[in-house]
Amino acid sequence: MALEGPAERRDEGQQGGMANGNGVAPPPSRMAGRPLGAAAYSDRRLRLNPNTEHKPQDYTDVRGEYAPAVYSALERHLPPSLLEADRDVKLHFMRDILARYWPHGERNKVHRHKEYRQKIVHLYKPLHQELYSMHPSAFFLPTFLEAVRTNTEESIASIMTEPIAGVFSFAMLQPNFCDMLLEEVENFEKWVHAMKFKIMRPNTMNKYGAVLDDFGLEAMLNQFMEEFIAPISKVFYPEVGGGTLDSHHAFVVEYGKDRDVELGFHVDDSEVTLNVCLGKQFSGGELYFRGIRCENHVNSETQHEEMYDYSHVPGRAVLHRGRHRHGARPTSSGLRMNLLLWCRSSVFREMKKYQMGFSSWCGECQREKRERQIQCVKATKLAFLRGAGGAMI
Ligand SMILES: O=C(O)CCC(=O)C(=O)O
Ligand SMILES: [Fe+2]
Repeated sequence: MALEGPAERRDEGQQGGMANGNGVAPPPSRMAGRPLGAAAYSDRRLRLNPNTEHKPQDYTDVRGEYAPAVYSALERHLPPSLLEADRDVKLHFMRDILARYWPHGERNKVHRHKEYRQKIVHLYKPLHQELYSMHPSAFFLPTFLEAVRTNTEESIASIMTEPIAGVFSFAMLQPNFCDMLLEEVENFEKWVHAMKFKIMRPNTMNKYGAVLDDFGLEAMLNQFMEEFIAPISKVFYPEVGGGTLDSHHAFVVEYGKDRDVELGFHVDDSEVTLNVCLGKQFSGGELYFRGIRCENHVNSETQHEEMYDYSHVPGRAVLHRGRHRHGARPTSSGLRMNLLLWCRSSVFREMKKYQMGFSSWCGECQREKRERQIQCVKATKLAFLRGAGGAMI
């Protein structure tokens, strides 16, 4: 089937990657202007594992865009030859590294986004204060809570269906929680409108919807991910960092008349995506899946057995890898709002940079690998037969 390649869906306020455990030195241009002495440290590679015996110096007086704790943590990764150097030398060295991994333009963007959030959190009055901290029994259905709290592969699998490899579906949220979240989003949007604020949309492909992390729900949703999604993704998606999720991007999308209509074919900027329908009443809006692909194969053909369409049901969740190609069909009537939690693993992203060869989770890598094995067996057989034939002559 000929398909136009999926878009890489990204959120607007995202940050670039940072520490590089495999030791990339800061670029030479940034080494200029450092205090005398730093040049003497010829081995400028960071250590992959922190030196836990080393006691970092105190950086609490250091002002700037990084918290002092970042320097204390990074000091433990410094090359051994630098550990006992002057604090200023170390500080310059670490600043070079951080600047290398977080360029100026990116830093400005993050800074503006931080200001935007601070302004909102300062001025916005929540409608349902109870949403802003975690209340598991008010948020989740008892079946879901029980399965996650038991926290075994069997208990988690017992509440799931897996209609196609890698896509899991399960009843998750209390109807009252869905209603309150919808009302909170509506209240926030009304407030934004009244304040004449320019709202930041969830990402590059939506004109409607809101980022939940922007108006005070970040801490609750982080706990949501850590305590209720991580135990599941650790079981089902270990090979894409499901066991090391450490950040998220949470938002609500809105489809229907006077809203977004459909969502084009794409992959998410996440390792694992949780998508839960919050309501209200609608028809259409099915989620279509078209196979899991790595960066190299994102545009490759879909195999027949990779095609699957899912119909949203309020309160019910769908969990899939971010690299599982998908899109949403037009919502033909009513209003559909869904909660999306893009869960990310910085460890997986860092390790991926050094991965070579076939990905164990990419459908096309696996297809190519099988094809290669078949060719290899054929070639071996042929060589064997030729050898045997030759011996007979
Ligand atoms: O509308 C949907 O259910 C899909 C949403 C989605 O895939 C996304 O926001 O990344
Ligand atoms: Fe998506």
